[in-house]
Amino acid sequence: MMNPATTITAAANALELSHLNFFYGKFQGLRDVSLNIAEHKVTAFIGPSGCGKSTLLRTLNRMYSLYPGQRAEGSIRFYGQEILDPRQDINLLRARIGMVFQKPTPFPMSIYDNIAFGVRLYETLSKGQMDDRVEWALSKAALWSEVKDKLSQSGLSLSGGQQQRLCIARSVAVKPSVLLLDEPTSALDPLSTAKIEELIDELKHDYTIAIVTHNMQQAARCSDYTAYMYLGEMIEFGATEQIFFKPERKETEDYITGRFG
Ligand SMILES: Nc1ncnc2c1ncn2[C@@H]1O[C@H](COP(=O)(O)OP(=O)(O)OP(=O)(O)O)[C@@H](O)[C@H]1O
Repeated sequence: MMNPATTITAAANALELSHLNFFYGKFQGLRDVSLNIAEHKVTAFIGPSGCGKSTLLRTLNRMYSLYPGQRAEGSIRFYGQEILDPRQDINLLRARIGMVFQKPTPFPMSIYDNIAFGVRLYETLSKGQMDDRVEWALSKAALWSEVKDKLSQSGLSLSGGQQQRLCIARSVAVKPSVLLLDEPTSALDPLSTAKIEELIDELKHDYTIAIVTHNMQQAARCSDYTAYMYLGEMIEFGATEQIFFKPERKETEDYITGRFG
């Protein structure tokens, strides 16, 4: 299949993927994917189950490096720096490119420590500075007013939607440049989902966001750019409006309109 047009004019690209292939042992999960992720925009990845959306997201912060037998080939440049370079400092990379998973995964510790834990790995702050950082991160994640009087309670005592915002706050707290969101609302009710979507809209002023979603309305509502993937290939990539209202490829149109399958 031909490679889609991948150059979208943006003020700057946070990430530039070029001829990216990914392998789970012998199985190829991504095939020759090239696209740019624009700075301070939301880029959504859509496509049927198993098409490689999560695989793609997991290559962007080398999450896969934790697993033997998984490898990527090609190039991913993060503000010009090659992420796939074996000399890349992985811990530093994960601080710069944070990730939030489908299921909320708070640490079994207090709300305060959920935020402070990650910060302590990278910075030495005084108690006052840490208090400020915790408040700042929880405010960014639109959670501060709900938890400010119970910071010493367990993160696990929060509702699912609050837990997911806590996880977003935890990522934001280390001041990353990119946030990767892997189906962040699929375990949440509609109200919590709406809150997270509002939050994504706010966060993109300060962060570059890549989101995997099964929910097409969500992609249409909250992203600036959308990539449609199928069987490990990038079928079409463009401005979200174009992908949803004027897709160039028939495969994209069939998926968007529900004729897929
Ligand atoms: N750990 C693994 N080992 C082997 N194959 C894997 C592994 N994880 C994923 N795959 C395969 O890679 C392909 C892409 O999977 P991936 O999870 O990226 O898809 P997805 O588009 O995110 O799917 P979903 O929407 O169902 O989450 C699938 O064929 C899947 O079976």
